[in-house]
Amino acid sequence: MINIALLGFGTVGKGAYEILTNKKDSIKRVVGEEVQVKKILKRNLNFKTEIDKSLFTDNFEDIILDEDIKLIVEMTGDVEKSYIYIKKALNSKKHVITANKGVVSEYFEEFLEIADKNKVAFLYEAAVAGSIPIITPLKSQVITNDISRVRGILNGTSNFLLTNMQVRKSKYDEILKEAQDLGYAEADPYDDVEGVDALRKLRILSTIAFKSSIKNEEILRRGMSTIDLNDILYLEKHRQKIKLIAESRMEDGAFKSVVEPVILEVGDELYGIDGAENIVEIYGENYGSLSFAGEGAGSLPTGNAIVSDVIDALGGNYYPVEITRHLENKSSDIYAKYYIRINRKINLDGENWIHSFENHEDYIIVSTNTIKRSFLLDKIRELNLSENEYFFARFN
Ligand SMILES: NC(=O)C1=CN([C@@H]2O[C@H](COP(=O)(O)OP(=O)(O)OC[C@H]3O[C@@H](n4cnc5c(N)ncnc54)[C@H](OP(=O)(O)O)[C@@H]3O)[C@@H](O)[C@H]2O)C=CC1
Ligand SMILES: N[C@@H](CC=O)C(=O)O
Repeated sequence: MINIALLGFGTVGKGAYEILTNKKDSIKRVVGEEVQVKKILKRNLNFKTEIDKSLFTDNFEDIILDEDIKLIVEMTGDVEKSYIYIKKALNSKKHVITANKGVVSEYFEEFLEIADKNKVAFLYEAAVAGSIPIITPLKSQVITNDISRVRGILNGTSNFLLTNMQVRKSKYDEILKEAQDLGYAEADPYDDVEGVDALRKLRILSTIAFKSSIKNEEILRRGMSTIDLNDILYLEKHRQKIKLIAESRMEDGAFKSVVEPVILEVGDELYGIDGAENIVEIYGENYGSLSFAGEGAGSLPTGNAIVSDVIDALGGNYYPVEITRHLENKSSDIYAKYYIRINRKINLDGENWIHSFENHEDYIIVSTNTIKRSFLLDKIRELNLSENEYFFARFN
């Protein structure tokens, strides 16, 4: 019997527990022993559950001091506390699995080093793109390929919002509430809609793909919360869709990384990724690209990624992350064409960065020539627009 502990019993914790219980026999056949949940950490112990209440504790010491517990699964979402829990667990030679991209993206290299020193597994498949197995394939692909680009839809909540605004023509707040009720959103949905969550996932993917530490603060970010139905309907007329895209690419030996709304044409592989679905594309030297798609959030989809990691950790089946170089960051050098909607009548006649201009009743729509991204931000600053007065997206 192998004893493990769960930290957190919310959307992901319950999904992982259900799979560990229902698939106990097949897990045993692969691991060689039964995997049993011995303890579950929660803050609030005053709650209703069908499972044995004696499993629950609100004291981490009950888990860390228990030498029978060989592995902990962290699914709390609390970055500060989980940093301490994960470090203590690794230093106590317990394997660690986590779904928490907040803590992984902040302390990735430190955790990798401590796990390596203690010869235990540190795995985080569930932290990037929910159900999709992407970390394991990516770690394997970097052995035989130089990866030149990683691109994807990495946040289920914002994609669910964008799809449902378009299909149901419903209001932003109404759909966000639905995403929260379905367990897709982060504790603070700001992280979902402002691209913070996607950025954290891109940081993890890019670091593995490019073998260089690419930190959260090195990635440019713009969210989608100021979008309105007018943007979606306008682009729909042109058979275009907006998606919140996370992308890192290598150019001339440096990297460029950005998370922002992007306008896609029919035919783009990301165009048809709707609802809470995610996709990750990796571009390797031995092939064009590989794509991995599936549910990006939710209880059982994410729980499934957790349990796959538990099996890999206990079986010793995992690849290392190799960070072998330091790449220059050229993210400030991004050039593209942009769509901008401004809720103010502004005269942009004679501006040579403007490609086209349309006057609507309460707003204007502008498309730009190819410009530097920072130039666009300067122009928006010069116009003194408040955050809610405009929305922009990059043409792919
Ligand atoms: N929801 C999803 O679809 C996905 C989530 N994730 C990540 O998984 C993690 C968990 O998310 P999710 O399950 O949705 O979150 P929930 O809010 O549903 O659940 C969090 C659980 O953790 C417990 N908890 C929170 N803080 C602490 C703490 N300091 N000490 C002990 N227990 C704590 C809560 O206890 P209590 O109930 O007592 O308050 C609760 O049981 C997050 O990092 C999230 O980003 C990753 C992929 C998908
Ligand atoms: N809030 C996240 C959950 C999974 O990582 C999302 O919506 O994608």
